[in-house]
Amino acid sequence: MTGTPLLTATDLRVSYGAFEVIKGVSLSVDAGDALAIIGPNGAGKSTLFKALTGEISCRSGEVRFLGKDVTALPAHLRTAEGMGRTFQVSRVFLELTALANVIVALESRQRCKKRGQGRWWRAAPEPALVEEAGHLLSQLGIAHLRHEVAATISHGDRKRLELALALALDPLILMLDEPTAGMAPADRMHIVDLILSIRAEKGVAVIMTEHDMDVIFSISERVMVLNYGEVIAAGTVDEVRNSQTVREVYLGKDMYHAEG
Ligand SMILES: Nc1ncnc2c1ncn2[C@@H]1O[C@H](COP(=O)(O)OP(=O)(O)OP(=O)(O)O)[C@@H](O)[C@H]1O
Repeated sequence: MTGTPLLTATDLRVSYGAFEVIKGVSLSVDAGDALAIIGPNGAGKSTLFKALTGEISCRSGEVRFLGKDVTALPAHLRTAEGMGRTFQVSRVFLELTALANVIVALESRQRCKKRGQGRWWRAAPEPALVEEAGHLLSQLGIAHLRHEVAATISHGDRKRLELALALALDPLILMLDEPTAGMAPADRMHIVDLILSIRAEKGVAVIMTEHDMDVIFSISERVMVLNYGEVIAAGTVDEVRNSQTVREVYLGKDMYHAEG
């Protein structure tokens, strides 16, 4: 693709106190791209993800979305710009039904588009929003749960509901923090199919962190590997899969050479 990338990060540095966790990471995602950020435990994936979404601030560096500098924008304003996200630990409204959760997200999208004008509360949701919320739940295969309170639905279905909330905001990019964490293998593959169909249908770009290699290789076109807060490899799925550096980091140098 030519023109302005959807999302860029340039030389990001993030520290927790004196401990530098992200050490000058840059990346770029174009419209429709699918990028996975992987790396061993503690490599800095979640921290980088939070810096991209605006959940934590960077010590230095820059994040741009559609060319606009969003480095200083908090997470909710980045969401309003079109950066949809899900969390490693689900953040749906547990006391609301699945349908009401999606309606809240749709109402929030409406308020964003009206630049915050209008009431934040309503006596009853607009019928069009109720219909759209129902449609989103069907798209994610959880229409049968529309009247179930979120607290009572299974972990896997809650992950789907969270995806529905992210999609309700009509994002240009979906930022998925371990979308299959804690799921049974069969449920994981359902989420993979769902994300693939969302990408095919809506052309949404995806950036994700994930531990499950089958999920990563099924969804992503490009992979970036972090180790100790630095990018040690980046490229197509095949390039990364065949990288000796990456194998050594995952298997350990000794084991890699013993195997090889
Ligand atoms: N709030 C925090 N305060 C201090 N140190 C932190 C904090 N959060 C993470 N860290 C440290 O920063 C480093 C990177 O953590 P991060 O969670 O980003 O890694 P990760 O690659 O996502 O790990 P995992 O795969 O285990 O989720 C680790 O050494 C971690 O202990």
